[in-house]
Amino acid sequence: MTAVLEAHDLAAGYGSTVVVRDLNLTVSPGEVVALLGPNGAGKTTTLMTLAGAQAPLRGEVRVDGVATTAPLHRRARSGLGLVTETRSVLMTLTVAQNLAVAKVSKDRALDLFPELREHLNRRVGDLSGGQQQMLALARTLARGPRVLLADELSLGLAPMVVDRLLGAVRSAADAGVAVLLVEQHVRKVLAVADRVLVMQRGRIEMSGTADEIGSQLVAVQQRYLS
Ligand SMILES: Nc1ncnc2c1ncn2[C@@H]1O[C@H](COP(=O)(O)OP(=O)(O)OP(=O)(O)O)[C@@H](O)[C@H]1O
Repeated sequence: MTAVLEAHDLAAGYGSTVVVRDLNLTVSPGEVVALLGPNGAGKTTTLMTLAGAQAPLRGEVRVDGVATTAPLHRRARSGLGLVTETRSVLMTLTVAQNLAVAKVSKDRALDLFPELREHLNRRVGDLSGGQQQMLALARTLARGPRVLLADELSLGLAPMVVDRLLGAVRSAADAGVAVLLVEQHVRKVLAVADRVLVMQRGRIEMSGTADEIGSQLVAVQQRYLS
């Protein structure tokens, strides 16, 4: 299947500092690709460059096989969804107002996360971190993206909430979304991923199916993730 999103010999970083180099990856409809690596490996930089939030230093980002330099807001309009650890929801508005401002269908968002229904009229700042992140993910998925980039969306959340969020991500992929997921919860992410890329010091050092990586998890963790 043709990749929706592709990095081709990509280098990324800040000013003259190259943080990510020689990056080649593809994400196709229906698959969850997990990007793992220790702190500072370059995972967020990779995601932000793929999203168009920062320009590559070298190489190309391709969408549907065509190189793009479009900024994030234009990529978002053409089907790219981005969810980050910062839960970019509007804290002073209610859940319903957040959905309205984002112009997404309330019904669709509640189909994804029915547990938000009883909080529709509550101020988002008064919700738990997990509820806020469900809202952020509901809002993004309710737009019907073709690609979802998720950066540590479960950071600091309770295990049950993490399962819920990652389950929703898996369901989105099963419905055809191409997903690239950065996560710290290695075991949980292996349970929902199809393929895994392990990044260290800005390079992909290892890749395989989730089963392959899972079968040598202790060694992978010792070598790359500790
Ligand atoms: N705005 C910035 N300006 C300069 N350097 C940055 C900036 N953001 C990140 N870096 C550096 O780029 C490198 C990679 O950071 P990045 O956040 O991409 O890694 P990461 O794998 O996502 O790590 P973490 O899990 O800690 O978020 C780090 O050395 C970091 O200090």
